[in-house]
Amino acid sequence: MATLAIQQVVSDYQGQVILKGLDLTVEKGEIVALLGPSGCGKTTLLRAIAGLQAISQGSITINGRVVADQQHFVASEQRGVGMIFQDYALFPHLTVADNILFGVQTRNKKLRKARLEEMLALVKLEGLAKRYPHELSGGQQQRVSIARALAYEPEVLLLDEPFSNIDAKVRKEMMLEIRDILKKHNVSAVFVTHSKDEAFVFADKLALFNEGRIVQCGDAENLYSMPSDRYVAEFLGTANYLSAELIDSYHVNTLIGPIRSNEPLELAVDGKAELMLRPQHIHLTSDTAGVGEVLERRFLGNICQYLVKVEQTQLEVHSTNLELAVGQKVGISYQNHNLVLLR
Ligand SMILES: Nc1ncnc2c1ncn2[C@@H]1O[C@H](COP(=O)(O)OP(=O)(O)OP(=O)(O)O)[C@@H](O)[C@H]1O
Repeated sequence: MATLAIQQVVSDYQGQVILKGLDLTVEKGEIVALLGPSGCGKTTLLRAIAGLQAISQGSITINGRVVADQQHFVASEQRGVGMIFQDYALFPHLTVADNILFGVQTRNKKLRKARLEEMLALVKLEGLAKRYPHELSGGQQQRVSIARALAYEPEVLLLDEPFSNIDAKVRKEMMLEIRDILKKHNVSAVFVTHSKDEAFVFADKLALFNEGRIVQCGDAENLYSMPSDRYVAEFLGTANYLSAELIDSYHVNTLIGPIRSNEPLELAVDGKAELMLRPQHIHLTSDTAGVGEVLERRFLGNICQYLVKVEQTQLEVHSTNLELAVGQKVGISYQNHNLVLLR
C-alpha cells in the first residue's frame, strides 16, 4: 500500500482552477519532488495534502485512510503530516528543546527526554537544547525544524522549498545530510522546489508540473533521458532538435546523416518527428569538409560549450574537445543512445 495516494485531485481558489486532476503516489520511504516553475500549483498540492487547502474533486489517501474527498475532510492536525517551511516557522519564544517537543503527544517525562536526545543527535544539535531560535544560524534553525517535524513521527513529511534560504555554498551538503536522515528513518516525504538541481540531489522521484497538471513523473534519469515532450526536455536541461525522418524502426535520417537508436523507435504514421539530442550526445571533430561551422565557443573549465550551425539549424554542444575555434568547419557525429523523438 502506498503511503500517500493522490487521485484525480482538483482544487481551486475563488473559481480559478489551480490543480486540474492530479494523480501521484508516494511509497514508504520515498522522497518525491514536486517540481515546476512559479505559479504551477506545487504549493497548492502540498497544502491540500496537509489539509490547509480544500479539494473539489478526487481523493487524498494517507496509509489507506481517506483524508480528503467529496465526503471526507480530516483536519490538518489529524492527518499525521509534518511540515517544514521555507522560513522554518519555529516558535521564537520557545527553546530548541521546546520547539522540538512541541508536537510530541506523550506527557511521560522520560520518553520526552529520550525523544529529544534522539532528535538532537540526529540533526547534530547536541548541546544547543536551551538556546532560542534567534541564537542559531539559518542552517541550525532548519535542523531544528526538521527535528520538530520528525519528533512528531509523521506518516508523511511535507517540505516547502526548505533549502531556498540556505547559503548556496552549503546547500548541497545540507540537502545530502537531510536526505540521509530521512532515508535512515525511512520517512516518506513530498518536497516542493522550482530547482531541477535540488530535485536531482534530494528526491528519488520527480513529478514535473505545468499549469496545474503533472506532465511526467519518474526518476530523474528517466525524465532527463526520456522526456515525454519538449516542456519536460527543456525544464531538465538543454535540448537540441533535429528534423528527423524514420528509415526503419531503429534509424532516422537527419541533417547530420542517419542516426541509430539503441532501442526501437515509436513514431507517428507520417514518419516525421523532431529528434532530441542533449549537448553531450553530439561529438565534434575538426574537419574542413564537415557539415557544421562553429559560431560560438565558451570555455567552461573541463568542457567547452560550442554553438554550431548546420544549414539553418543551431546546435548547442558540450565537448571535451577544447581545441575548436570560431569559424572552423566541423564534422558532427553522435553518441549511441536511446533516441527520443518528439512531435
Ligand atoms: N490564497 C490564494 N488565493 C488566490 N490564488 C492563489 C492563492 N494562493 C495561490 N494562488 C494562485 O494559485 C496558483 C498556484 O500557486 P502555488 O503557490 O500553488 O504555485 P507554486 O507552483 O507553488 O509557485 P511558487 O513556486 O511561486 O510558490 C497561482 O496562480 C497563484 O496565484
